[in-house]
Order: sequence, then C-alpha cells, then structure tokens
Amino acid sequence: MPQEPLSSTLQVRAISVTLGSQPILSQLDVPDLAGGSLVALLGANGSGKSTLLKSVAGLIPAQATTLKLGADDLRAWGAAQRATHIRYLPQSLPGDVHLTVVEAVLVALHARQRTAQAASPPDRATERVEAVLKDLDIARLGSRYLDELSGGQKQLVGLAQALIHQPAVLLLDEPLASLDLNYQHHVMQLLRSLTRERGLLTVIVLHDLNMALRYADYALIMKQGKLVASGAPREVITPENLAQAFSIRARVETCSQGLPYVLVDDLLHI
Ligand SMILES: Nc1ncnc2c1ncn2[C@@H]1O[C@H](COP(=O)(O)OP(=O)(O)OP(=O)(O)O)[C@@H](O)[C@H]1O
Repeated sequence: MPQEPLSSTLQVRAISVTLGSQPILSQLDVPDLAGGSLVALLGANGSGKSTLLKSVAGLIPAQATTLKLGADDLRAWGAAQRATHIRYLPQSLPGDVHLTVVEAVLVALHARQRTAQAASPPDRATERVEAVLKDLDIARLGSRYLDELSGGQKQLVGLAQALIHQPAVLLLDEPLASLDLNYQHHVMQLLRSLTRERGLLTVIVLHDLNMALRYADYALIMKQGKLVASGAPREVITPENLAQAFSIRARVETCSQGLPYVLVDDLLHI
C-alpha cells in the first residue's frame, strides 16, 4: 500500500548555506509553512530560491538551528527517508534517458519503494502510474520515449515522478518554465487541488507574479539570500516590494473580474 503522506508544518530557522567560499544563505528564518498550503517562492535570478529548496531537501549541506517537519528533525533523517517525504523537482531534467514515460515513472516509484520497503504489486504500481499521468493530462504520452519529448512534456513527466511518491512536501523549481499557457494553468490548478486534498505542503518557484497572485495561498519574496517579504500574495506583491526585489517600477491593478495583476511600467536603475 502507498504510504500516507505526513501532513505537517515545515519549520526552518537560521538556515545558512555556503557554496564554494560564498555564503549564499545566512541565518535565514522562514515563517512556518503549513501542510495544505501552496507557497510561491519569488525573487530575482540568483536570489537564493533554488539554494533554499535544495537545502531543505537535503541535496546540499546546510546549517540551521531548526529544520523540522512536524515533530521530526529532518537532520536526523537519512537521505532515503528525506527523499520519501520531501521531493525536489529541479529546473531541468535529464533528457537523454531512453525509457518510456510509464517506465520512467515506474522507475521513480520503485526507487522509493525499495527504500521505504513498501512495494506495491506490479499491477497496482502500473495503475498508480496511469492515474498520475491522467491527473496531469499526459496519459497519451505513456508509451513515448523521454528522449523524444519536448521540454514542456519532460517537465510534466518530472512532475509525475515527484507526485507518484505521495510526499508530504513538494519543492518545485520553476515547473512552469517550459509549459504553454494552457498547461501552466492546468498544472497550477492541479497542484492547488492536490495540495488541499492531501494536506501537502507545495513550495513552487515562480517568475510569473500573476500566477502567484492567482493560485498561491502564501508568498515568500527573496533578495540576495534574504527574505524581503512573506504573507498572503496580495499583501506582499506590492509596488514597494517589487521595486526592492526586482528593481522595477510596477503597479498591481485589478481586472474587471476582480483578479489582481502586475503591470511593469519601468526598470529602476540601482
Ligand atoms: N554550486 C555553486 N557554487 C557557488 N555558487 C553557487 C552555486 N550554485 C549557486 N550559486 C550562487 O548562489 C546564488 C543563488 O543561486 P540560486 O540558484 O539559489 O538562485 P535562484 O534564486 O534560484 O536563481 P534563478 O532564479 O536564476 O534560478 C547565486 O549567486 C549563484 O551564483
């Protein structure tokens, strides 16, 4: 049987990461992020978003005074246990793998099940893979080879590989980057409903602030390894914070349907 995800709050206090000789994050405190929330992680290129996600996932070394999921200290978990409950989906995925989409998602499922010692019978595993592909609306790609897919299609397969694990925390690094407009909204709607139904904590790096305004429950804005703002998207995506984080002069307008959107008027030279 698949394991039930833990629905828990992520606590990160005073996290520091040094890469090479460069301090990238320095004693960064992140507000507690509750299971069941879709969190947008925003900020300029190089502001430390990927570094924060990778350090929480345990993929790069970090120091922190607190790094917990619910009552569990993540630093006490081995790599396999951490990977079972916390999935990080990188910006780009390996493209030269000669496996079909179904095989690639099955491989991802079995890699976890070996470590979790909770293998499903093969027919049940295939059913689960098919259900995830259907959720993402890519069932028709099941028998296609990964190395023959477009960038956006590969991105969706990566998402299927992450979702098949039924993690407690999903850390997605720009998953919309190669998707067309239809799939961008499809993926955001799917993530929002999965996040709520399963009590998942989903943290998603977005460069499209309108997507954050429309779908996220909470937003974090980073600049140079620090948090500029955190809170409800409508409260933190403000002209002042956008000027500070992105060096732009921007307005937040409301469309005739009542949805907020960002309009950039000019670049600020700093
Ligand atoms: N392996 C590394 N060694 C040294 N510096 C690194 C390494 N990886 C990232 N950095 C630096 O850390 C800083 C933060 O990078 P990071 O990838 O976390 O930013 P980001 O906010 O995710 O950016 P982007 O939006 O461009 O993906 C950057 O200045 C980057 O050059």
